[in-house]
Amino acid sequence: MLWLDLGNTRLKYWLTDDIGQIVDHDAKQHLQAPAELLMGLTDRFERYAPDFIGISSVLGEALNMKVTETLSRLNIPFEFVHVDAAHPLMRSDYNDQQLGCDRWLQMLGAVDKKKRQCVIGCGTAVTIDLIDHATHLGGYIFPSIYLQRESLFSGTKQITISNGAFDSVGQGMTTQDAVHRGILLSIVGAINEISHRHPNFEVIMTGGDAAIIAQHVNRPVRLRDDLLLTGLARYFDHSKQT
Ligand SMILES: Nc1ncnc2c1ncn2[C@@H]1O[C@H](COP(=O)(O)OP(=O)(O)O)[C@@H](O)[C@H]1O
Ligand SMILES: CC(C)(COP(=O)(O)O)[C@@H](O)C(=O)NCCC(=O)O
Ligand SMILES: [K+]
Repeated sequence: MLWLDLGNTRLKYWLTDDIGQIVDHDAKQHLQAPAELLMGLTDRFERYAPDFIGISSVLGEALNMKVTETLSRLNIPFEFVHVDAAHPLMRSDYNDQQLGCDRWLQMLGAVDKKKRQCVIGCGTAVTIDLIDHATHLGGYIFPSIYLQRESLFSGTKQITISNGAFDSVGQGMTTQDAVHRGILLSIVGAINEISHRHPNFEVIMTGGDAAIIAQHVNRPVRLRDDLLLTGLARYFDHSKQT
């Protein structure tokens, strides 16, 4: 099987064998041209001759159409995931016309009907979602640390582009430190507040920036980089059974 995750910044793919083991995997920036990036990867995909392609995309209709055109040339059946708020593994009260399918799949990959869980996706946006015994209670969306920095650069005169590190939440004594520490605190502080309000929820984090953020959270965090892939596999497993 070939699994694709088209996020706002990166395209991720996983090739798995008959028993679900990952045989190849990569993540690449697509620069809003995912179809062209996929075109360059087709040789690699054809070598493994997957019998099915399952796709999660949050890139919208126009880019999904281009991806469809590119994948059609491979002569391998493929399908985009559609959010199902009444899925047997997890029900959701969120507006299912709007819920991002990566967000939903990450939850589907994590959900455990015996637990209360807080699933945090750290990609182009940071999403924080609460699940109570397999019922999605809703959540929050924040701009990532990088998007927040870009908006400060573009909305102010005296804060100019710099490439400081997001490595502390202590107060800064220079513009560069104040910017990076303030931004990191906005996300870490929100996570700490949400987990304070929901003390018996297990905190699970995934996505490109999860490790940077998790270090400063004052609760035990489970880092899981396989959540979206697990969600994709669970989704298509169920859709085949019905
Ligand atoms: N402006 C930026 N500068 C540096 N890195 C960035 C920038 N924007 C995003 N990134 C990186 O891109 C990655 C996106 O994470 P990922 O989980 O793949 O997100 P998405 O699913 O939204 O594509 C993150 O690791 C983040 O550090
Ligand atoms: C919230 C997101 C931007 C996160 O995307 P990502 O950071 O993974 O690229 C995406 O899931 C999305 O576009 N969601 C639609 C809005 C919603 O979930 O309500
Ligand atoms: K994400």
